[in-house]
Amino acid sequence: MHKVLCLNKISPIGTDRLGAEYEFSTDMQNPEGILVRSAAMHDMELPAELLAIARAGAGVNNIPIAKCSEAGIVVFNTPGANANAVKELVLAALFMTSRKIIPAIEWAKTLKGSGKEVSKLVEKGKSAFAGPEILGKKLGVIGLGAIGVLVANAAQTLGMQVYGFDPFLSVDAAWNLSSSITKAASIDDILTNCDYITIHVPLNDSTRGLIGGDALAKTKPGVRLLNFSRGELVDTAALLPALESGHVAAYATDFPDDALIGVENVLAIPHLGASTPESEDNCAMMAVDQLKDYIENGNIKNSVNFPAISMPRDAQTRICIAHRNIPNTIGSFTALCGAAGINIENMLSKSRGDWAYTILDVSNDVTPDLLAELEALDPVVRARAI
Ligand SMILES: NC(=O)C1=CN([C@@H]2O[C@H](COP(=O)(O)OP(=O)(O)OC[C@H]3O[C@@H](n4cnc5c(N)ncnc54)[C@H](O)[C@@H]3O)[C@@H](O)[C@H]2O)C=CC1
Ligand SMILES: O=C(O)C(=O)COP(=O)(O)O
Repeated sequence: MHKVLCLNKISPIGTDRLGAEYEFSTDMQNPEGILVRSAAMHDMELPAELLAIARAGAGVNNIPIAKCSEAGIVVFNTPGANANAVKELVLAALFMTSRKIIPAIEWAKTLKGSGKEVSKLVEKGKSAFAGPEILGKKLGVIGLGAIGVLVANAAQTLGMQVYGFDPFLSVDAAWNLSSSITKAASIDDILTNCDYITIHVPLNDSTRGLIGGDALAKTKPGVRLLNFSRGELVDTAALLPALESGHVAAYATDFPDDALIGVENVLAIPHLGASTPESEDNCAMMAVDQLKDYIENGNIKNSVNFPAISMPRDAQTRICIAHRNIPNTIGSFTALCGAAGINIENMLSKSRGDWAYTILDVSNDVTPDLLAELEALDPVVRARAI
């Protein structure tokens, strides 16, 4: 029986796929797998038996990736599985930051009880809530991954002039991006030219504070800023005076902090980007399938710390080794197997940056002694037989 711990509410459409061979709970000791959404894991002790963490979603800043790699724990996410949900909320935010829809609705509520006067009061008061159209305006999209590409293409079909910036644009993203999107040469191109700016990059050490005082100073007066990625990408302390002076006309964020809540022209959304049944189902199915394939077969798809690797199984036993990407490591695996009288039928090894992963399909049973010898090799962080 495999054990999977669930740290957030994950769609049963996904968890039902675990099947009868899995014990699944929100509270258990020594799990082999963890399913998670946004729960903060940085302070969590990683169980010794833990093989993998599957993030049902995109962002993995809540997971201690480096610590997981050192422990040979494979971390998965579900690229693109919730991108459409975020795109739709970003489009809603484009309209809501333009047309003052939320304050206008709030004001309309205050007219309750005015009887026959309501329509007169509506016509008298509505001018306070006028706001511009998005048609023809310039939208800058920072980060053209799964979400950024969908937002850019959709905004372009709504008549916006769209500029995109992504120094690491993937080939897939380039294929999916409408040819009408203008390629920005630098982030400054976006900051200085655009009426609306939307951020779709992961939060990491190089993107934290991406939009700070210097960046805001370069933006056009009246710019509208949208952040559906992570709160810490924007420096709140620098943003607040820019909002107060009106230099930033509106800020829509899915990640409000205490200082932003209640501030005029801030649209504070409680992290709803991926909260649609469709996205929750997609993410859960992908996360569970990837986790199962890793636990049962040692195959890796959509990991953020180890390479993609997959091999059909046709031998008695599979040895899976997570290790550092160092020369001559594979030679020591085959030497140890040879010395133990193990016949390797098939093998595959892949690397990704500092880390690598090797699958050895062998025609014998594998003893705990051999696994211990493999694990004792300096570059190896985890060896197991399935
Ligand atoms: N509000 C919500 O509920 C959700 C928020 N997110 C957030 O959105 C982020 C993006 O999600 P996806 O588009 O699915 O991820 P993705 O990995 O497909 O795209 C991220 C893109 O950002 C680019 N990038 C990285 N650093 C950059 C930089 N300094 N400047 C410009 N581009 C840069 C990458 O090259 C990549 O193309 C996630 O990391 C997550 O933090 C994701 C899903 C739901
Ligand atoms: O996928 C992401 O990065 C998200 O931010 C979605 O988070 P959630 O799964 O809704 O807690």
